[in-house]
Amino acid sequence: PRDVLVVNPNTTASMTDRIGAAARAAAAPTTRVLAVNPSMGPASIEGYYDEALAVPGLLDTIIRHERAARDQGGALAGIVIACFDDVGLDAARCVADAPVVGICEAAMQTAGLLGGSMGVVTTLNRSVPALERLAQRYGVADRCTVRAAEVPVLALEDPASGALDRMRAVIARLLDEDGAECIVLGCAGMADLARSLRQEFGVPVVDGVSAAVTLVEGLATLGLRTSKRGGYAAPLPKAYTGVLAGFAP
Ligand SMILES: O=C(O)C[C@H]1NC(=O)NC1=O
Repeated sequence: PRDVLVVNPNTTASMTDRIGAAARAAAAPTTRVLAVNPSMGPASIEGYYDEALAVPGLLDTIIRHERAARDQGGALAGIVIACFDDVGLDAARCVADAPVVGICEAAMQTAGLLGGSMGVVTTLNRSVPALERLAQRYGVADRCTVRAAEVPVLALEDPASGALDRMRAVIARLLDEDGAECIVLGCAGMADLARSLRQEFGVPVVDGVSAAVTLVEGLATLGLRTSKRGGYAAPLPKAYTGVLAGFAP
């Protein structure tokens, strides 16, 4: 079997469990999904400040699990960053041996194969600019609309929160007003809603967790890993002080 590490960069274990279930539903039978989260960092990632403070815990989690795999004579086949802000994606690609896929990049590229335009439904309005920047980076900005349901990330943990109804209203707007031809779920915590929303709206609904697991399995199958020339070169030896002392390569 191949081991794929799926990291929820926030510290909410119940969300990690739901992300892991979605990842396992998408993974090949020969893939073992390890769904984990750091113990250090924000309980949820809602905007740029949380993004920054999630990165050290994310990187520490990746470093520890790759080291553990090596110590057991093996190696991770791939790593998924299960946060729709793709937090720490570039830094993770510098430090990881295994290929790293973020759920936003995976979802947007997958949606781009399915429709001329896509509509992203995310949680809070404060997260929208970050996702619009990612759409620019991933080359889909000219055919991507991002709208927020204005629900906190952790409201997705509570079926009674009304989050799903607010998401439904945003999806209807994305389809009817913005001309979206497919829908992207703009939060890892929405992963378990893809199937029901697909049936309800009759359009492709892309969950980034499933897309990222599938893509990273594909990289493993092709035997392809991150290029270590240039931007993703391994970190250079240097001092890291204070709470980051353990991050010295
Ligand atoms: O900002 C968001 O809604 C997305 C992002 N936040 C988080 O804690 N997990 C996520 O996928």
